[in-house]
Amino acid sequence: MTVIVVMGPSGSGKTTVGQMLADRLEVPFYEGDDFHPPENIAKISRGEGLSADDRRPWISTISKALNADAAPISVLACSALNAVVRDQLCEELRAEARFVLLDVPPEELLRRLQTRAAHFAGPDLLKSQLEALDAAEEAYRLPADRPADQLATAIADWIQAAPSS
Ligand SMILES: Nc1ncnc2c1ncn2[C@@H]1O[C@H](COP(=O)(O)OP(=O)(O)O)[C@@H](O)[C@H]1O
Ligand SMILES: O=C(O)[C@H](O)[C@@H](O)[C@H](O)[C@H](O)COP(=O)(O)O
Repeated sequence: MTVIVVMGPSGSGKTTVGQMLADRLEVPFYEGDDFHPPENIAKISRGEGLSADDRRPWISTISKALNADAAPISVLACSALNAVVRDQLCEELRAEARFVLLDVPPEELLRRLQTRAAHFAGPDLLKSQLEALDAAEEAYRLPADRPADQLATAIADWIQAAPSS
């Protein structure tokens, strides 16, 4: 089993591209933001970045939901900004996690967050998101300042070209 984790900072297109990819592959899509406890949503809504202690239970909830799903492939939209989060996903998921990082220049992220329709994460979160994002060397890094359908195609091609270990 494989979970394709579409990762990146707020505004990078995880939800948009992840949903498109899941539709294309005809596999389940999981939106990481749907699993936050209310206190995390309140914090993010205030423009405050989450701490490691805030993220741990959130990632556990996501992992449990995915582990209850027997689909051979699933797509998860989850920021997974640092190695602690990615390691927790790898440890807790029964499936193999394969990370793809949507790499978008900060000025484009800001533009998207300023124009995104109602969402609890706004542009004031961006600074802490960029500070939290690490090199994510294990991820497939996709330059993502281009149309979402092209990105979904690129990820589907990557999955097919490099099957799971
Ligand atoms: N490839 C893209 N090109 C232009 N705009 C995009 C692209 N992907 C997403 N968007 C837009 O940018 C905003 C943030 O996208 P979203 O999918 O919510 O990102 P994330 O889930 O990473 O926070 C949304 O308004 C969305 O419509
Ligand atoms: O889609 C988004 O706009 C982001 O993903 C946003 O909702 C937030 O960044 C995380 O869900 C919080 O978690 P992190 O602080 O770990 O990114």
